Amino acid sequence: MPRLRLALAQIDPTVGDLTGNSSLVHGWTSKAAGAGAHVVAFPEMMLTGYPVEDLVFRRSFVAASKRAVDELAAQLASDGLGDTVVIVGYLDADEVGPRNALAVLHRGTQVATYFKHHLPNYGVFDEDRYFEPGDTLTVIRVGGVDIALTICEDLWQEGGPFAVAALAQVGLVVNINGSPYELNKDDTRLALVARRAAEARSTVAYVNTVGAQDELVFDGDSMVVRPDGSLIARAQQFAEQLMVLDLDLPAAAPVPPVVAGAELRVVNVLISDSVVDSDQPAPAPEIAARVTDEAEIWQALVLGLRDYVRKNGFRGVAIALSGGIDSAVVTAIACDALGPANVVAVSLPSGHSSQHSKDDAEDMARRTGLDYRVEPIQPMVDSFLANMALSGLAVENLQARVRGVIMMAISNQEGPLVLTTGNKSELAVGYSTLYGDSVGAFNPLKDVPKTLVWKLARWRNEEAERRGDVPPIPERSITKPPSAELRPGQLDADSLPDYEVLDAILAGYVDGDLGRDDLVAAGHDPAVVDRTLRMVDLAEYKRRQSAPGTKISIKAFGRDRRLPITNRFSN
Ligand SMILES: Nc1ncnc2c1ncn2[C@@H]1O[C@H](COP(=O)(O)OP(=O)(O)OC[C@H]2O[C@@H]([n+]3cccc(C(=O)O)c3)[C@H](O)[C@@H]2O)[C@@H](O)[C@H]1O
Ligand SMILES: Nc1ncnc2c1ncn2[C@@H]1O[C@H](COP(=O)(O)OP(=O)(O)OP(=O)(O)O)[C@@H](O)[C@H]1O
Ligand SMILES: NC(=O)CC[C@H](N)C(=O)O
Repeated sequence: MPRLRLALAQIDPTVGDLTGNSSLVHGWTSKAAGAGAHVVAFPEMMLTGYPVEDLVFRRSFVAASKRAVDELAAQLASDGLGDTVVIVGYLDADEVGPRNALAVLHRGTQVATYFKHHLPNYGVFDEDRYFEPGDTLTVIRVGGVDIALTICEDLWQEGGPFAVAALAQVGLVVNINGSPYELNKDDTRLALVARRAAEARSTVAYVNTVGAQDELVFDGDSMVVRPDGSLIARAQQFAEQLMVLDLDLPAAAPVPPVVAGAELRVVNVLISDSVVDSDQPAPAPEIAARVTDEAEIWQALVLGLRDYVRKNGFRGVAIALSGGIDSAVVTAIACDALGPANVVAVSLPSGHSSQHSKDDAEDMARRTGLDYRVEPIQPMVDSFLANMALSGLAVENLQARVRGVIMMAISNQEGPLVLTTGNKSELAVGYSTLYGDSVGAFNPLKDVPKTLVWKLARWRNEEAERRGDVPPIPERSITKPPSAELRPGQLDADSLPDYEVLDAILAGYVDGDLGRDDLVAAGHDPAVVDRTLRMVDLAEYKRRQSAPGTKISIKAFGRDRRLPITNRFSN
């Protein structure tokens, strides 16, 4: 049985940075070659980053992507890395149209190509808008083993390339991915890889991107699964990693079997019938342990923020820190993502701010060591009111807007990106001030319901205690009743249902697309359902103007849920 040393490079590309991404592939190929790997596989659209959206329509971008493949192949060979077979995702186009493509590089040239067959067109994906599907399955022979090549969504469909791979009697299927994180998706993925391994009657090697691109965060979770469903290696989530392992795989027949009448035509490419074995065996493959839901989500939010800030050329962020739970959790995420020295937190007290709010903001600053300031807003609010006759809601919102102006002034003056703090529950019902507390470049809590905000706060503090660190979030910020403090004695509970009740209704209406009658049938109070649904529908205009934020759920506001603003239909 031939033994192949396979490397899976779970790494973090940047969309549009063809030069930077090529040099990442070069660097990690060099590590893989150093570890004696015969084959190294990189994620989907590695050279362009993923998803590239309408960049696909620019001919200059497609041409640059194709050029990057050729230049990378040549560079690898001239640097003595040409013998390592490199499998890498890129953007291609032929006479049929743009392709989500995979290149195989060997000894200075692109020796094989595969075009993604199944194009996802649901949720955040729009691949029917961008790509033409491939209709052939590429099988490369390396070291006497036949390896079928597939791309991401190909794994999610039955009866496609994996079924054809079984007919082609391959020993291994490599699947390269740009598969975004969602809570619990890792469980789905493992089951799916096992199903496809059974369908292909072959070992499956799954390599995923890690890192964030705008609202998507990719968790990695690369793995190798045997045809009987047994997991033999699994990378950790949310970290770059080169997984190298020795695989004993069935030898290919001297002549590839003829596959007729299948969904895809099989194209066989011979690269090598034997390979040079390394003197040293590869280290035993590791199966990274799974973490709790809270730990997983926290890592997703930290990486989502860090990559957004870093990839957009910023060093730090500024946060309006109220002493309440939302801004406290955003601040803790920012400190973990960027280090407290790169986090400016500003307490912006008004005449309605309670002493405990001011104290809790200061306490959080002390606990974390971030850059803390106090900017009282009352003089600015008063001078506005001295020049304009405002009352009621207009005055309440004016305070939030003065805070927004101050935060943007700090950003303009000193450079940090402003983070906004509205959680998913508030965004759902429009409980925020437009151009006020909703001001900002990025919102780490955009897809985090309020009840989960509290859970994450508790988890983060407990985690600090487990590590012997100071818990970053003041206990009182977690336990006190939420209040916008825009008028005396104001509580969220005056305007909104209890958050436990609200989040349960929102999970059904937003995440589950249930209608009013389904929600009432599920046991919710009809009057509360009606009020909540009305608030959600009316707030579409606010969401359409809201900052981007990391997706962690099956249905995040934004691309996952596209609704008209002008809309007279209600359930
Ligand atoms: N369909 C539509 N398309 C486009 N724009 C539309 C619109 N409908 C209203 N608008 C515009 O939106 C305005 C109303 O929105 P907005 O000005 O935000 O005001 P609004 O939503 O009426 O009030 C903000 C609410 O958020 C609460 N809140 C909760 C939590 C935190 C904070 C905080 O600030 O810290 C605030 C606050 O207590 C208040 O109840 C209208 O005056 C109109 O200009
Ligand atoms: N006194 C304040 N100083 C600084 N920022 C403030 C102040 N009051 C409100 N903000 C900003 O406005 C945001 C919205 O207020 P909101 O009350 O919804 O959130 P919170 O205070 O963080 O949490 P909670 O809703 O649980 O009280 C805050 O997260 C914060 O960024
Ligand atoms: N890039 C893709 O094809 C992703 C689609 C796939 N269903 C996933 O989320 O993993």
